[in-house]
Order: sequence, then C-alpha cells, then structure tokens
Amino acid sequence: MEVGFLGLGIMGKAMAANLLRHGFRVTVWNRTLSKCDELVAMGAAVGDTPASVVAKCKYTIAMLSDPSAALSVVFDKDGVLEQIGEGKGYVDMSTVDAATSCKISEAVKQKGGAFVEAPVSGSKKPAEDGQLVILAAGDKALYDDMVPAFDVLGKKSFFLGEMGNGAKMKLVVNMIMGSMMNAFSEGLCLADKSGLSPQTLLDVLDLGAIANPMFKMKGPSMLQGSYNPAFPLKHQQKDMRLALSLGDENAVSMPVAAASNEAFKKARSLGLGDLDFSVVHEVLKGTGGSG
Ligand SMILES: NC(=O)C1=CN([C@@H]2O[C@H](COP(=O)(O)OP(=O)(O)OC[C@H]3O[C@@H](n4cnc5c(N)ncnc54)[C@H](OP(=O)(O)O)[C@@H]3O)[C@@H](O)[C@H]2O)C=CC1
Ligand SMILES: O=CCCC(=O)O
Repeated sequence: MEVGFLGLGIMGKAMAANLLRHGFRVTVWNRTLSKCDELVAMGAAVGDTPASVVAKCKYTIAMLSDPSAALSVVFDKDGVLEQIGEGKGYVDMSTVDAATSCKISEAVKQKGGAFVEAPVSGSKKPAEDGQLVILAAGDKALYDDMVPAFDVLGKKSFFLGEMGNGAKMKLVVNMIMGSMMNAFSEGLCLADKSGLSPQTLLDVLDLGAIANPMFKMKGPSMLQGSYNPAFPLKHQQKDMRLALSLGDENAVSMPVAAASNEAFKKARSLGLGDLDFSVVHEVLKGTGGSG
C-alpha cells in the first residue's frame, strides 16, 4: 500500500517509520524539509509540498501540531485541497477540535475526496511500537481502506461514527490525562513537603487501585527533574483549552480541568512549552499547588 505522510514531528516521524518498516511505500513531507532526511534513509520518497504528496498518493495521512497547522496544510497555497479529488482519501491524525475536522471534511468532500479524522491516544513510545489507540470518525469506506495502515500504527482502532466524534473523544481523554498529571504532581509535592519519600509514594501508587502506565513512566523522571519531550506541554495545554471549549459548548462545568489548564498555561509562560507535559511539576513545586 502506498501512503503520503505530512508532518514529521515526534509522532509523525515514528508513525511514518513504522509504516516503512512494515512494507508500506511512503512519501513524506514536512514544513521543515530537512526533517525528511531520516525517513529518506529508511526508504521514503519526499514530496515538495502537501499538494504534490496528495497528487502522488491515493491515501495521505497528516500528523500536525494543532488546528492552525491542520488548516494551513489543507487550505493554503500548495495545500492538500489543490490535489484531493475523486478516488483519493485524506486522514488527519492530529489532535484538533471538531470544528476544524468538520471544516476540512466539508472542503475535501466538495472536491470529491474522502476524509477521516483519526487522532490517537499513546505517545512517542507507543507510536514507535505501533501500539497507539486510534479514534476515527467520518467516511466509513475510507476508514475500511485504512485498516491495514491503522493495524500497523495501533493496537486498536475505534470507528466512532459522525465527523467530530474522534476529535471530541480525544479531547475528553486528554482533559482527563492533563488533570491526572496535575493531581499526581501535587501528590508528589505533598509527600515531599510533609516528610514522606516521593519514591515510596510511587511504589505505593503502583500497587493500588490508581496504578496506571502514566504514573509509572513519568514518576521517576519527574522526581529527577528530567523532561525530555514525548508529549510537549504546549500540545497538552492546547488540548486542555480545546476540551474546556467543548465543555463551554455543552455547559459542562469542569473546575478541575480549568485549574489544570492554568498550571499548563503558567508553564508555557515560563518557556517550558517544548518540554514534556510532566514539566508542569516544576510549576506546582514552585507554587505548592495549582489553585
Ligand atoms: N507527542 C505525543 O505524545 C502525542 C501528540 N499527539 C498530537 O499529535 C500532533 C503532533 O504531535 P507531535 O508530533 O508531538 O508534535 P511536534 O511538535 O513534534 O510536531 C508538530 C508537527 O507539525 C508541523 N507543523 C507545525 N505547524 C505547522 C504549520 N503551520 N504548517 C505545517 N506544518 C506545521 C511541524 O513541522 P516543523 O517540523 O516544520 O515544525 C511538525 O511536523 C499534535 O496534534 C499532538 O497534540 C497525539 C498523541 C500523542
Ligand atoms: O495526546 C497525547 C497523548 C499522550 C498519551 O496518550 O500518552
């Protein structure tokens, strides 16, 4: 199967590499073109523009930072829309809001193409290992065509029905994750300040009802103050912002998420946005809490 791949950041690079390793023919494009080199060394072809990738490939996947990047790659000059049409499919796996997905879907459909939104749960390591959870919605026929690729990229794919449901599900999941990260960080601070060993807290948590992979993976590096980005904090804050907006639209009160968003915003204002989202711990250590 031949696929195009737009966006070779932390996630896109790992996902495109995975497709190559599994025998897919992949044509890549990235705004900063030099980031294509590593994929070329693995056997990828390069397109000069999103439009040229879509012209070459029946199916094109995108993994871009945020709504503005997702819209720019479709609607701007040399964008996806210039070449999408009958018989071609576009799959955006970026985390965006439902309105962005719907806008792209309408434009792609107007040109005769098919569109699926397919944001993912799982970070850099699951992307490298093909263990993502895919939250797809939109054109069911295109989704079915993409199953061979989704099976390589993920351990499970959900088809969630109408356009926007994938984006909404992803935002709900990341709203919970961001709030959990703040509660976890506050707990580490509280243990430390009240004379307990934070390491022992990690051991206790790991044996109880709230044990989870995130605490297990991020806890030790947070205690060391090490924040190599797997999931950049700027993206987590974007997801909290979009989830809070979804809460506004649906009159859902989310005080925990709102307080967590403030801590992520504070971290961004301190220039920590490109580090892992667990760096919010430094903010909470500084203030003694998110409230
Ligand atoms: N990292 C993670 O753990 C996870 C991330 N996600 C989501 O996946 C998406 C990608 O995340 P991640 O790979 O971590 O992000 P990165 O910041 O590592 O990469 C972002 C990508 O978007 C491109 N980009 C940014 N702005 C534009 C623009 N205006 N036009 C064209 N391209 C642009 C960047 O290009 P350039 O290289 O030129 O800057 C880069 O390829 C995000 O929506 C994120 O929320 C979802 C699950 C997990
Ligand atoms: O959007 C990022 C999600 C990160 C994760 O699921 O571990």
